[in-house]
Amino acid sequence: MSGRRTDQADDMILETEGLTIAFGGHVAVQEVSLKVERNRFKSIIGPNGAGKTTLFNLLSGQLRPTAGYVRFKGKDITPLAPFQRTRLGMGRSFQITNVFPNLTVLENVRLAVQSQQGVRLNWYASAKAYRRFEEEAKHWLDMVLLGNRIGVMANYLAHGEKRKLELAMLLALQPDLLLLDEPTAGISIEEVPAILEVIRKVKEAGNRTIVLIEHKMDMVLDLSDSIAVLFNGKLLADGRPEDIMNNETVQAAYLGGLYDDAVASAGD
Ligand SMILES: Nc1ncnc2c1ncn2[C@@H]1O[C@H](COP(=O)(O)OP(=O)(O)OP(=O)(O)O)[C@@H](O)[C@H]1O
Repeated sequence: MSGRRTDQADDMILETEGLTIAFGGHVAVQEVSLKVERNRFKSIIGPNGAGKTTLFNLLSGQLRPTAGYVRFKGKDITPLAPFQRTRLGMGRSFQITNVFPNLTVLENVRLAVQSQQGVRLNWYASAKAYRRFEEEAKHWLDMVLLGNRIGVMANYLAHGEKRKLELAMLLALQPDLLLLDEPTAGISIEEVPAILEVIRKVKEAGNRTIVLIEHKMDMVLDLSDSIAVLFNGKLLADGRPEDIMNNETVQAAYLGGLYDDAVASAGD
């Protein structure tokens, strides 16, 4: 025996308990209790309107829950603002891209590097420090396969390239937990493999926890250690990909009655 005690609670970087939010009379996320293991890859799937993005907003602090709590690295972060969660090591991407359009690719990431190191844009910063920030920015750009586009104005990038740039900026902040909301949303089919490759590289580096919202099931099955299924705001199932695929309730939700019933009742 190694003598090393593996405390299960320590292995959970993120936990929610009874997480609930209602918008008026509509409960968008209902009593969701979820655990995310450190340095593992979890996907969240579910039909349109199931509550996936709302759940992310609760995790990252854009929304406050009506009930329940969120724990990150063992600490109750439910009352914390998004920027406080970022400081604790949580990074979030959005469905829409968020880059500075009139700066070059390299400048966008350099600013993220400086921000991570607590250094403001400063014209008097030493050339040496600048080079160091740029070298680090290039490292993240190589990781997202944009190393050949560093001098291009972000505005001129294709949509898929902007998503990769956004990912590089997120990585430059060195979060322990990455929340990726549909990184392939709005990108062309030809660009999907590159995004998948980037995410796989981040996963294979092995030192980050990733939670992914994604509709592309082949991508989800390819990457995930576990999959959580949301349906009508509730957690329908959470488990290994093969178990989720064979789960009859999940199959029914996607393929049959549950989904049709929900769509019908949404129109009431
Ligand atoms: N700010 C809000 N005010 C009112 N209702 C909202 C708000 N945000 C989300 N909703 C509702 O909550 C439900 C869940 O929406 P959410 O965007 O989380 O679903 P989703 O699973 O991410 O869907 P998609 O896959 O289409 O992105 C929907 O019925 C949506 O209309």
